[in-house]
Amino acid sequence: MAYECILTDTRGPVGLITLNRPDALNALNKQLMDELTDALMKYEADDAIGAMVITGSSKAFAAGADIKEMQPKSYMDVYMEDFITANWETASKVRKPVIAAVAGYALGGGCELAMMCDFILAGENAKFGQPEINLGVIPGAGGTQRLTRFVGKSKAMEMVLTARMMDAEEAERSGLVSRIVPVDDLVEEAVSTATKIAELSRPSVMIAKESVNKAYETMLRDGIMFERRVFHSLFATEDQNEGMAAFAEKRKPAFKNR
Ligand SMILES: CCCCCCCCCCCCC[C@H](O)CC(=O)SCCNC(=O)CCNC(=O)[C@H](O)C(C)(C)COP(=O)(O)OP(=O)(O)OC[C@H]1O[C@@H](n2cnc3c(N)ncnc32)[C@H](O)[C@@H]1OP(=O)(O)O
Repeated sequence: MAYECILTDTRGPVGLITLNRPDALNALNKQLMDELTDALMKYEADDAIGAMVITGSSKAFAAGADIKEMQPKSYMDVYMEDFITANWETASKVRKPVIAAVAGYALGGGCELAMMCDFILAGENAKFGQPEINLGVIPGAGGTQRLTRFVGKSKAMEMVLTARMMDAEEAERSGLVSRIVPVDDLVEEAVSTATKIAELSRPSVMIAKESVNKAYETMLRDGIMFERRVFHSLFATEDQNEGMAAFAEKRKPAFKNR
């Protein structure tokens, strides 16, 4: 698939995807979402890739779904097309870690896409928001659900009801982002972090991602039991034995991803 709305680049074991519609602040139109889904699934299937980074070109991560593309749509259009779900169902099958490197605007679907990633590194100039209320709609790709779980009801409710943005400092303070990085270093820091993850044992990385995500889907007792069982399961891997032997022998582990 030739890409027109994204750029892709392989940096060692990391797949780097750049949302690239700078004239529209990387607004997420159908073509971009189809291309992004295709690129994620290709990196997911590529054994040489252990982690991915999504970032945006120019002065935004993504300023939301493409309003001009959505404007003419009717209820039956979005319902029959299953707008958003079709893309998201595919993308949510990605089991390798995906880091969002956010500089500039991450609004609406842009914030929702960043929150779908496993964690967010924010440039100092990042601005997050769910301004859909200004358009007579509400967030439609998880914004009311993930934002509330990530930053708490009061802040999420205010942002969704008033379209207020939150800057990088507030986003870090609220737990929306993992940490703030100088904007000029953001992509390289994200690729470096993804490289560290990609060099670890892949079964443990993928199971760790699954286990952390389970925390949002289960009661504490069930989540702890899930974590216990998958912790036990890793003792069936050669990598567990290699990882612990390497520590004892004071050397770097040579993981075999099995
Ligand atoms: C993993 C693979 C699949 C994943 C699928 C899931 C991903 C989610 C995708 C779908 C989500 C749908 C549900 C979602 O909740 C709905 C929305 O996102 S609605 C949109 C929400 N966003 C906004 O309301 C922000 C709109 N933009 C602005 O408010 C301003 O542009 C700004 C960001 C404050 C910046 O202002 P300025 O600096 O003044 O810049 P301009 O306004 O002049 O913009 C420059 C240029 O860009 C165009 N543009 C900006 N935002 C959008 C947009 N969202 N859609 C379309 N075009 C946009 C703007 O029109 C200008 O263009 P020009 O007029 O110069 O041609």
